[in-house]
Amino acid sequence: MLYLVRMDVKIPHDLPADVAAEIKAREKAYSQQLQHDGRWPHIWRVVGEYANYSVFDVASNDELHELLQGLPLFPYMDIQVTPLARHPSAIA
Ligand SMILES: O=C(O)CC1=CCC(=O)O1
Repeated sequence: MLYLVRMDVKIPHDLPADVAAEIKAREKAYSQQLQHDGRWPHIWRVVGEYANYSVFDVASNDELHELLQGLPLFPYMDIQVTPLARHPSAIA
């Protein structure tokens, strides 16, 4: 199942810079692991915003929820999830 996910990152200004940097490093490693195993096939920066659009390819709503909850930046993000279905005009 495919899901379009928008993540808006809102790190509090009073979070110490070293703490923020450590969380971002863990976020990158977590994301890249899921990209390598195929469950996070796309991640794109939204131009001019601290946000991304991502596509997840997972087996269920529950699996997606587990993955999103495991994001180190999860406490500092607003997340919108759009489930995707095959378009009848799609050729691939
Ligand atoms: O910077 C972001 O958009 C948040 C994020 C998600 C995965 C990642 O590596 O950074």
